Amino acid sequence: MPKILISDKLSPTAVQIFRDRGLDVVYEPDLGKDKAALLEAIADADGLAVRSATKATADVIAAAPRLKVIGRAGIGVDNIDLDAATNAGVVVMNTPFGNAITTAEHAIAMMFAIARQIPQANASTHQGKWEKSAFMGTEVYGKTLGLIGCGNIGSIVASRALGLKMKVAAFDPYLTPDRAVELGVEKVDLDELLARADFITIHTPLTEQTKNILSKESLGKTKKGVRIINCARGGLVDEDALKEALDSGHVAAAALDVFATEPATEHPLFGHKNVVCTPHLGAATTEAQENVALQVAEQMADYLLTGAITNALNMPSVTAEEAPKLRPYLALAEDLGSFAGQLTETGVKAIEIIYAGSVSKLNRKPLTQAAIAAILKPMLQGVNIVNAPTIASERGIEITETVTEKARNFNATIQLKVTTERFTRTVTGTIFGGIPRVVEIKGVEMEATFSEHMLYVTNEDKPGFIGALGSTLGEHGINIATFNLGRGTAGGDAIALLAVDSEVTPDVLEAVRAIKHVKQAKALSF
Ligand SMILES: NC(=O)c1ccc[n+]([C@@H]2O[C@H](COP(=O)([O-])OP(=O)(O)OC[C@H]3O[C@@H](n4cnc5c(N)ncnc54)[C@H](O)[C@@H]3O)[C@@H](O)[C@H]2O)c1
Ligand SMILES: O=C(O)[C@H](O)COP(=O)(O)O
Repeated sequence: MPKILISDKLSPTAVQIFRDRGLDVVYEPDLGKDKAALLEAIADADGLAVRSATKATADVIAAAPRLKVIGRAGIGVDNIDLDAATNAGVVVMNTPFGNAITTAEHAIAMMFAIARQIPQANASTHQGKWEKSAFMGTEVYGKTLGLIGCGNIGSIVASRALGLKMKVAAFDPYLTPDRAVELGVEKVDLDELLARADFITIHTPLTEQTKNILSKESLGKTKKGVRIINCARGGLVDEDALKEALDSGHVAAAALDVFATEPATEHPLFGHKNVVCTPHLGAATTEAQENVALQVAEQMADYLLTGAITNALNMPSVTAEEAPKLRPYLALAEDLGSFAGQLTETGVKAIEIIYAGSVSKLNRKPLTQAAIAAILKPMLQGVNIVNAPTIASERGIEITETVTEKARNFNATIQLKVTTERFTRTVTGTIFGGIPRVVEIKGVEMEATFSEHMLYVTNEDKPGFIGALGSTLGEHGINIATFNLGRGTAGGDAIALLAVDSEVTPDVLEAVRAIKHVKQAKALSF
């Protein structure tokens, strides 16, 4: 039974869902803060469910040889080493919508907090002061909200701000003009946003491009008296530059939910009279935490139990409906790829995957990835279904998919055409009776299933060969399970593909290669 490790604080709903779906669950809400304990606990986990406290770094992933999926109950995956996970064949999924409304509401709450100095006025009133004239605020009505990043959260913030009768100017290079019109926001460039906004709120991920997007220079382009809100990620605002701008009075106020270093227990902005801080509470509502816990548990259980993939950052999606239809073809793509890969002895230059018949209408991306991974596996260490496209592209291997609606002689076939430095080889397979079968090799028709131990022989089609091969194997104590033959033309090139009951060792291969008319002999394993 697959085992799930939950290493951050998640709603009990997640634990219940995992259990209801028949998975083993270990719930250790504080484990993410204890690296040594995490490294130990993850050793036999198939799935890791986290929020942002657990750092799923390369060494954590390497300590989990069985790990297949990391589920982030939330949006940001900056605490997960995506490359390390991909290289280890671990699917990383998040819950992109589960806490978006909640986080957008927090940004709006923070905007009001700094517009009306509510936290400061609250503290003063609790102290028994009645400082009615100390907290003069500003209306948001009619003001311009500058939105940096207009994705899931940014667009919800925009709709709430429009409801408050603010004007919204959005900077997001990936926001299409049509979407901007649909949202009722004005698409602007960053400089225009900086120059016009009364409030600026950031809703981008932290990337090389967005790091310090509010830098000393860009803060210098803002209006005097601007108010800044960051409920996205620490590092988007240059904290030193922000302090300087607050101290000079150029920035009137700032509201920060996120910090460059978290947990932030000490910070130069703490105690600043115009700064409002919350401890990364953007997603902290009962509703959002229920949503993300439920979604992540269902997604992870679906993947481990059915192969369905939702909201993955490093794998194409596979719906619950598609997963059972794809399963036999995934096995076929892997078997054909493994067959082609084991026969390949020189560098692969190109791989074409030809889908014919009913399989051409399925979700082909995972099939292609499975085939590429299986082809490259004998040559490249560490390749897997998740990282196969990246590795192929790094090696300059050209990948193409061809689709034809009709498959000759069969309901559906997958053909792999592998071009190496020396030649192009094809192998075709189909599913019959639910089992993957090879039906063509190098243009020669045949019909064989895949077995743990196989022997592949190419030979001249001459009398006596079959008997000699059977005798040679018998002399070496190798029992033949199935014997499949195919040939191009009578007397021409022929192929024998045998399933045998034990491993074909190098001495057996040597004896087979010595048989008259044999051109090539290879031991294969599946
Ligand atoms: N404070 C919290 O607790 C909390 C909760 C949820 C999400 N978040 C964070 O909020 C942020 C936004 O989340 P989301 O779900 O809206 O993400 P999203 O992917 O839906 O939207 C991000 C938007 O940023 C835009 N973008 C990317 N690069 C940009 C650039 N260089 N300049 C301008 N725009 C750019 C993208 O085009 C996209 O539209 C993320 O950083 C996420 O981690 C924080
Ligand atoms: O990216 C997110 O979803 C938020 O930052 C929430 O993070 P949390 O789950 O640690 O509260």
